[in-house]
Amino acid sequence: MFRKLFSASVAQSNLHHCHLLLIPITNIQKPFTPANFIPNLVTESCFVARFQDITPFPRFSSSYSGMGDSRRPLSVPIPAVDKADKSELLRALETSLGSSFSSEPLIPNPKPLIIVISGPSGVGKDAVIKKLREAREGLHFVVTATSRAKRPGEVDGKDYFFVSKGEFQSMVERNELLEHALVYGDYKGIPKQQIREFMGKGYDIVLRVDVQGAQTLRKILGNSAVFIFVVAESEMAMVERLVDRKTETKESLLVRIATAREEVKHLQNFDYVVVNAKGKLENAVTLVSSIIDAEKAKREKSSRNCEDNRSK
Ligand SMILES: Nc1ncnc2c1ncn2[C@@H]1O[C@H](COP(=O)(O)OP(=O)(O)OP(=O)(O)O)[C@@H](O)[C@H]1O
Repeated sequence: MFRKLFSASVAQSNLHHCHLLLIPITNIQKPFTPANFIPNLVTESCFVARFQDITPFPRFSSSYSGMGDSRRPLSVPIPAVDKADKSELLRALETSLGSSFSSEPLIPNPKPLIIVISGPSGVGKDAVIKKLREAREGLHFVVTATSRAKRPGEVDGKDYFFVSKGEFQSMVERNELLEHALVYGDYKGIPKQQIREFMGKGYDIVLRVDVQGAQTLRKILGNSAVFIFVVAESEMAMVERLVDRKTETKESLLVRIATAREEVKHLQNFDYVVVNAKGKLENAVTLVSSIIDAEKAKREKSSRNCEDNRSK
């Protein structure tokens, strides 16, 4: 496995700083990650960033080529900080430290994230996602294909791709779906093409799936995706929402409620739980948005994947 340090130490320097070490790892073989799912699109390699107590600096300007040891910094006077011209001070600091200051980003841009939003029927997944769509940019909400009938107000191609059972079967046969399942008598599936296309453009991806689908996606995506479980504050609140929605028959209500009782037992498979309490939809949306921000700032998830891969 190819590895290369993007950092070099300064010989004879007595400076010891906490410094960023970047290790690109290529030719990784693993079942599925956003990176290898989208070949040549997201990243060619995976960068592990961590702080280590090493000495700076990787680059040295050509002005040091005349030195006996080309890596040794010059000893130059540094002007007084309160009196010196800023650019003069910066130049003197660069010279003393042995390299110019780079304006390049210290770490690569975060890779696109896949966010899986799931939960029992009627907890408000669609309502949360609708608001999230309005609140955030840079997210692509994958439009699920479904064989179920359109509900009032739903728009084909925006809320779902409404297809016949026959059309759905054809999509399965053409291997166009990342995951699919029969949910309450209707098929639902996630088109792969949208994920490829929008991850390639740098978008974070939001997938909305039932709990059964989330379990399948966990097996496919592992820890490379963030799994959020949405719940109502109580079973009563969830049932009331389903009843008030007026989209279900009494038979369908019975199935959905019985299924929901089973589904809450699968909470441990998720990374986060968001309670969507009655009249507090905005709070739930804010929490989901904060989770996305935190996950994008936290790079251990992708680093951990890299570590996992390196050991394989
Ligand atoms: N915080 C909330 N307070 C009150 N009503 C809500 C709240 N969140 C959602 N609802 C309402 O509850 C009903 C169910 O919500 P929604 O359709 O989004 O659930 P869902 O989880 O997507 O359900 P399904 O999985 O069956 O499609 C809708 O009528 C919605 O407007």
